[in-house]
Amino acid sequence: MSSATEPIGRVPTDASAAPDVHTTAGKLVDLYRRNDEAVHAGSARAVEKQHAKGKKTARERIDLLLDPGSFVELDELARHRSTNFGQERNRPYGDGVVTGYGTVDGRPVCVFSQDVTVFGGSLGEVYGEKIVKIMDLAIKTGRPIVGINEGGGARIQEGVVSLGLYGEIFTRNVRASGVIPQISLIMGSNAGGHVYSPALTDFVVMVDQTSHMFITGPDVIKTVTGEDVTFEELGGGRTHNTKSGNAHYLGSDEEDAIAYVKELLSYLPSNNLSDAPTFEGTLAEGSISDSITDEDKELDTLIPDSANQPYDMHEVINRVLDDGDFLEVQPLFAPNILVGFGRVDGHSVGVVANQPTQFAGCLDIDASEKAARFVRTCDAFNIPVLTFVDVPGFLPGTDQEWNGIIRRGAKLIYAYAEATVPLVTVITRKAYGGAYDVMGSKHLGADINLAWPTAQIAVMGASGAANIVHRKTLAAAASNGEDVDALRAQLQQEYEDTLCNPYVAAERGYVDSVIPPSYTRGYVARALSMLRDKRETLPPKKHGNIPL
Ligand SMILES: CC(=O)SCCNC(=O)CCNC(=O)[C@H](O)C(C)(C)COP(=O)(O)OP(=O)(O)OC[C@H]1O[C@@H](n2cnc3c(N)ncnc32)[C@H](O)[C@@H]1OP(=O)(O)O
Repeated sequence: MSSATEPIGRVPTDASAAPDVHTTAGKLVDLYRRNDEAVHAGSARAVEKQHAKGKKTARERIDLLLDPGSFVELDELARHRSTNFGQERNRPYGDGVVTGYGTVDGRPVCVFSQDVTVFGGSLGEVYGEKIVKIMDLAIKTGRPIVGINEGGGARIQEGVVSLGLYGEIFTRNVRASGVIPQISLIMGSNAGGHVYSPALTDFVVMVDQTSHMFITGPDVIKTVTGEDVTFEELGGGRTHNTKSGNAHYLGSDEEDAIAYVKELLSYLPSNNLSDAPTFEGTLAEGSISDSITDEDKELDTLIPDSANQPYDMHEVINRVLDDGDFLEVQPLFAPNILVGFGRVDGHSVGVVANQPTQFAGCLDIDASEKAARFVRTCDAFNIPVLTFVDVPGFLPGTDQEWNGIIRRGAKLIYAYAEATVPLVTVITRKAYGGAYDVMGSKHLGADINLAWPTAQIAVMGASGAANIVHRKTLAAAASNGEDVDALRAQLQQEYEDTLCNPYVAAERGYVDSVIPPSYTRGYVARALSMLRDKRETLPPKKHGNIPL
């Protein structure tokens, strides 16, 4: 067992001459030399350049990720066999990628870390074969794989062989999808083929200012379209976290990005047949009311009297999750929906929640896709989904319609309806129209649906409904010179009292219980505990056909 940055043995300082490999001592020195060469494959100048840019080396990143001393390297003496363009004169050990296995918080993982100081981190045949080998091991042994990516795409000198190896990696990404967690750290510049493997993985973590992803760089873009764009604008960490949705977290630096990955792993099982790690329960013995804390009670006053006034859904999530720990995924993308991991009574859950402070928490294309992907990730890895609903509907507009809100919003319906993990839904306020159905409703297969007394479960809000249903009455009142505003208010009130509450849904069992907000943590914990043995299977089929 070793650290990735330290050679396994020490080359004697006086061993300047070639060791006599016919002796045991000489063979050992020869091994240490080779190993030392592998560990220092990149030149000192290249390493210095990397550090000067605020980046770490491939091996330093592994050391940050894995438990100290747990790393076991594979294929460190592999070398390329290319003879094109005089490449045979430069055959560094490792071929530009460090691969192996180790542990994170005592749990086994496989890892590869691309070394930009060797051939710009570009992927050649042997480099690709090393990644394929470690992926195969991860799949066979059912352990997560973390890929640390930095490089210039296909190694140009090796031609189609590099492209072939990319294809081999992509195929494994797809085959491993839903079997083992795959996490990509994007560090430094990643171009061409280097970005598609990460895109196929479950989570992509980038670093502010120092990491980039793009298919074609600014120069090519300038030539083809005439557009001027910087590296950072085009494919920087912030761009992919806020605009494209390709990334799931923006680390402030490499340490922060790696710390996020470690935390992410703590919520995930090692594979689809095992359970996520569990921690000590947080719920007191006795009845639900016995375990209500002062923090729980704060929920009873959270919802404003005015339906148009926002509140921060984090206030709810943080009070329901153990220790208020919520690891948000994609926090900077589609902030009108929140997704992330936490624990309830010691067990992992995935949280999906509308966020009333952003676009009133409405669903749009980005929010639908963000949540759909997350629900499917949870379902693949047997993590229950806890949904908090306060949704006024889908965002109207030509932009949304023409960009495919029908097809792309349908993904969220699909994700919930195909999920077989425990689904628990809490409606805190609005659950209007089609969005009611979409957000983890009973009708899509949720197991336990709870509502607060402030819930408004209806086709639409009172003002819209009164205007449509009573259009003629209001028009007649206006032409008779009556007080239309007062009449509208009265009709809205009537609508609200009749239909805009949780009790119509509760009468039909669409909502299992209407609960005081302060009881939420207890009810959710009991529901999830009851559902722990849930077994549900879908009809046999090759695979579904989710709208893409
Ligand atoms: C399927 C596919 O992947 S097709 C796409 C093929 N790849 C590309 O088109 C990207 C080519 N590379 C680049 O555009 C740039 O190197 C970037 C943007 C990735 C990084 O830029 P910089 O940080 O400025 O690094 P720089 O360009 O100096 O490259 C560093 C070294 O890596 C080498 N290198 C970079 N990319 C490659 C590559 N794809 N193949 C072989 N060598 C490469 C460079 O020649 C350079 O070598 P040197 O130090 O011996 O001169």
